[in-house]
Amino acid sequence: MTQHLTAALNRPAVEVHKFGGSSLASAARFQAVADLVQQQCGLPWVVVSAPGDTTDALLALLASYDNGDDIKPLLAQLTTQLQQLVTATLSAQAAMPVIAKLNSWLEQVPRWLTCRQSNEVLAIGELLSASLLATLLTEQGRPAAAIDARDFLVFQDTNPNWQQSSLLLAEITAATPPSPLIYVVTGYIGRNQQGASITLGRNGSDYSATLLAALLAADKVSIWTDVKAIYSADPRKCASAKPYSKVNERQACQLAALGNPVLHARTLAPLTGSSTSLLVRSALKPEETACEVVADAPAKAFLTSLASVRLVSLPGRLAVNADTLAEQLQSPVVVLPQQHDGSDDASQRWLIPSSVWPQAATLLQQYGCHPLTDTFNYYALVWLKASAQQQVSYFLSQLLQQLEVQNAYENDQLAVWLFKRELTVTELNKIHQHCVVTKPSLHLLVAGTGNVGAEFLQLLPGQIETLGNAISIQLAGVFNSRQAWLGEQLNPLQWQSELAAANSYSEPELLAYIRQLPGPKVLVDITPSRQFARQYPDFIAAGCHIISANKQGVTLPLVEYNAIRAELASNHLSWRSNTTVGAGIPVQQVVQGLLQSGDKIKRISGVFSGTLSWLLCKFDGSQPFSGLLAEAAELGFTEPDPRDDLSGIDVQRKLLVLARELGLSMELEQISLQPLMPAALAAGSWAEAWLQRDLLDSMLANARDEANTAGKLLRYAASLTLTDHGPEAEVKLLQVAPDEPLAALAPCDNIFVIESQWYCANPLVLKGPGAGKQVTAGGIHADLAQLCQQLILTGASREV
Ligand SMILES: NC(=O)C1=CN([C@@H]2O[C@H](COP(=O)(O)OP(=O)(O)OC[C@H]3O[C@@H](n4cnc5c(N)ncnc54)[C@H](O)[C@@H]3O)[C@@H](O)[C@H]2O)C=CC1
Ligand SMILES: N[C@@H](CC=O)C(=O)O
Repeated sequence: MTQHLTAALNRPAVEVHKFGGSSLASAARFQAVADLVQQQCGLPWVVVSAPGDTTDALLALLASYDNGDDIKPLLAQLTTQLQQLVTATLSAQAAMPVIAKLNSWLEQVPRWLTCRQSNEVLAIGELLSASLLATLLTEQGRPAAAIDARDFLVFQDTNPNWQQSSLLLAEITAATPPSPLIYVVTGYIGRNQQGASITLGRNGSDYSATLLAALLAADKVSIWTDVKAIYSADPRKCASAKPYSKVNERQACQLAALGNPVLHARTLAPLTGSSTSLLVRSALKPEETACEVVADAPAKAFLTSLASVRLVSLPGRLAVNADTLAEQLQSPVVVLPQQHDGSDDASQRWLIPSSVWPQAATLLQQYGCHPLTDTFNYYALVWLKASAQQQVSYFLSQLLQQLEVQNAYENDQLAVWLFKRELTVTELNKIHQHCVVTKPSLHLLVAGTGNVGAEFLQLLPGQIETLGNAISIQLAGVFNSRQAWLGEQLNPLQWQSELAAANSYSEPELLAYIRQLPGPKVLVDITPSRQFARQYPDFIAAGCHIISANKQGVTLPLVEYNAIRAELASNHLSWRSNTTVGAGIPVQQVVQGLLQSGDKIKRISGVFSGTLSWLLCKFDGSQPFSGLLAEAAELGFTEPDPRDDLSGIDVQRKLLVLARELGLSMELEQISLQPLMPAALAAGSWAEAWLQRDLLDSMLANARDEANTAGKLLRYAASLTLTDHGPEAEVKLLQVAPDEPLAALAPCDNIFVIESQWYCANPLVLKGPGAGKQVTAGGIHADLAQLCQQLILTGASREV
């Protein structure tokens, strides 16, 4: 006993590594697997599946033979394909013996088919993989031997004969030459007590690997596959599927029994009660951390589906159970939870894949059971719950009804829903959102794709990634005044081409679409449109938080502005508009911070127009003012209609935003305004006004000459002063001395001078670029990030 223990303690770690077909689909993949194997410590045992889709090709060959077709073309095609794989993987010399073996197996196919030895045919893929990988490793200086699992893996009925298999394996290892060898073992195949080849079912190589691990008392089995983890749902269909780093054994077994392709149904059985750990790892990204299947991991939520199943009703007492039938069919047999419909029904209901239904019916009859079957082929969706507390919510049941669920079965561990059609990716994602996603998520709708909107969308993928660990931001719509690209999980990288190809839309259509989106949603308004801002109440009623870069909404007449605020309050939604003043400069946040901290703001003044700041800083008389204006528009500094800047209205609006931020019930008209353009330019379109730019040029030239004569500089300034008689607000052109704070501005800078009870003798000053598409788009993202933070903290989005 002591000797045995010491031997066990001294032995190097024994690890089994299983590589599936996708990891062995090409010469490059074989090379990558050989590299991976060589990086493993000690002498790894390797179990291999057939290369790529070879098993499918062999199954097609069998089907073709059964149909009475000529198999020669298929066989010739497969022969060429596999020969090419060998020659692309190995040197010419090393390839020769492997090709010879391959040819000898393939030449026997017609005979095996005639003798109905289909498992001999199916074994060819794994035999080739083992031989090819062992030869490649040997060629690279790591001696390896291919082992045909049928030489040791013996089954009695459907169970492994442990004693015989163990003895045979010991004989093989004892017969190895003195030099250390890596063993490459065929997955998927074994033999029965009579010596005939058998196969272990789809993904059976996983099972081969754990059987081998049990025979070797291995420390670890790694299932190398094309995904890095066991996911909450199929990651190819559910963009928000979560990779789990630990999955408990019970759920892994349940998933496998449900036919989930990540693990073969019987994979875990050989490891039950052993200390061997089981890992799922990505052969494509080996640097990624593995997912471990452990006995005591907390349960997680999963969504898995079965396409085309029969619903079978059976008596309560049966001579066979579902597990036995599943083993015999090598297919999942799902026992449905009892429906609590008040009936005294003692029968049980099972789901059986339609593909094996004829065999299942025959077997059941042999057990004396004559089930009642629904003749429909259902699509089944199964939700494994993370806890008994997880129940089908009101919203989920609404969604299931919309999707015309036919039957629903639920208990504390799982829920199963039957549909008459396969669900689409979008529908699956919606259900996943309700069942699995615990990370908050937010549907994003972007209105306006001009200067700033395009920049916002350009920055969006980076932000989705940056915030992605804490919240899932899903782009659900991009629209402008002409077209709308709508849909869930839109790829922001494709917005330009998709929007260009999208249809026009009506407001009711847009609102109906938004209304049906689940969970929290945000509308980002990057339009300059007053008419659009007036629709905010409708968007809010459809469930949207609002982020505005558009100043129109925050400066609507008080009646409308207050109505929007009331609508937001009653829907528990928020409105952020930090970029409406100072673009990316966080002025409103600072003002709010001061107010919340108990300070009393007395005056806010400064230069609030980036466009006019840029123009007046640059205006040295070397070119007419209008020439500079054209340049500013080109740089994205101006409003879509530059008269919004020149008229001073843009600054007037900003001052109103700040006044309302301070809690003042002010209207735009209460702010006195001195425009920076002649009144004649106000009429007609901007194109028409542009024809009269001489008037603008001469007005600005005169103003500049006057300031020069006084030794001063021109600045377009705004101020809001809280006096004992009420607020006084004005926007006007100022002449400032070169040593005054407003003079020391870089072109485009804004400056906000905040005087308060605490910032009195020395005011608080915020300064920096106050216009431009990049800083504005960045500012909108800052608003979005803060909204996300709010959703994360309140867990609002989990309430769905
Ligand atoms: N450029 C800047 O530095 C700053 C701009 N802003 C604001 O950002 C907003 C956008 O400015 P730009 O991108 O320069 O404008 P833009 O004229 O380049 O683009 C406007 C976009 O809004 C769309 N649009 C107009 N009316 C619409 C409606 N009713 N429904 C849907 N879409 C509509 C247009 O189709 C276009 O895609 C403006 O409100 C502006 O005041 C705010 C802060 C700074
Ligand atoms: N035109 C505006 C842009 C930002 O609001 C400005 O110049 O400040």
